[in-house]
Amino acid sequence: MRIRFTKMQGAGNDFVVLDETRALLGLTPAQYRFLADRHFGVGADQVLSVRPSPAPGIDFEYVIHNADGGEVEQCGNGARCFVRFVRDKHLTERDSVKVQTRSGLIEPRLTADGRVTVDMGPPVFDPSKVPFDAAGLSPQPDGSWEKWHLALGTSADAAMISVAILSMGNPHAVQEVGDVDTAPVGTQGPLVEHHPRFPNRVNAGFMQVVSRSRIRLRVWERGAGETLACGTGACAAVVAGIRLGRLDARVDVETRGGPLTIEWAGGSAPVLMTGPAVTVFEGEIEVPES
Ligand SMILES: N[C@@H](CCC[C@H](N)C(=O)O)C(=O)O
Repeated sequence: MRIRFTKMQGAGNDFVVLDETRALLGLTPAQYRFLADRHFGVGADQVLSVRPSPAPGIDFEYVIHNADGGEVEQCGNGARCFVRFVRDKHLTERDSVKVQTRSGLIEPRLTADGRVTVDMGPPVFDPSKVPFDAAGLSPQPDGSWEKWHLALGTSADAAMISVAILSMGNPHAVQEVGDVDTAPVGTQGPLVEHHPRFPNRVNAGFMQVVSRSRIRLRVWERGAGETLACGTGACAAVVAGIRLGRLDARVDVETRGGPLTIEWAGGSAPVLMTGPAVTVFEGEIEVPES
């Protein structure tokens, strides 16, 4: 099967974007993996499928697959690329669109300076909804909130980590580190991702608090490994930092792929994420049957 695609990036988190508004392509997990493969396919952290409205009052549906072929609930940097894509392709003439994702409605909006702001909805803290299996564990008070202590591995010398756990539609475990440049992202990231307390696996964030309005962040993403930026990871880290009492309501996030700005007023207020969304190139590729 030969398909057209658009390659996009938001703060270096890169995507293959597919227009399925007229017909679904019916790709298999192996075909998503092929498209995301940096050697044999196009190369991407996630594949984003743009689908028609599933219900009145909603403009589009947005389906996300990680590079490992698994479907996931949410993708923040992808949401910004999504609205840029539907505008550039004239699938809508609106600057603000309501988009159905697996984890609910989000609303990305093109701003006058060319960036995109996304209403990502409120964070979720109930462990069972992350989901995080907290049976038999007690959270440890930390600042104005709490963290969970987890052992990475089963050996006697297993590293203990202390994480804030929450969902931004997808699951996140956020650690505070002294310096993101030397944080053990590549070694601890996969162990956190596959920790048995997270039945659906988890995205592992490593946050360095620089000031009350600035953090540096690296994220080991579930199903993709370390990416240059993770939008929902940035939202999760800032929300965790605000709840712990370390951050103010508006925070600049420095990622390896560029800056994002996250705002959260607390409680059930939505998290707002602002950042870039860029088209890199377009093309066609023969996707093997599988
Ligand atoms: N890169 C994304 C998140 C993509 C999904 C994530 N890897 C997961 O499995 O939940 C973002 O910008 O939020």
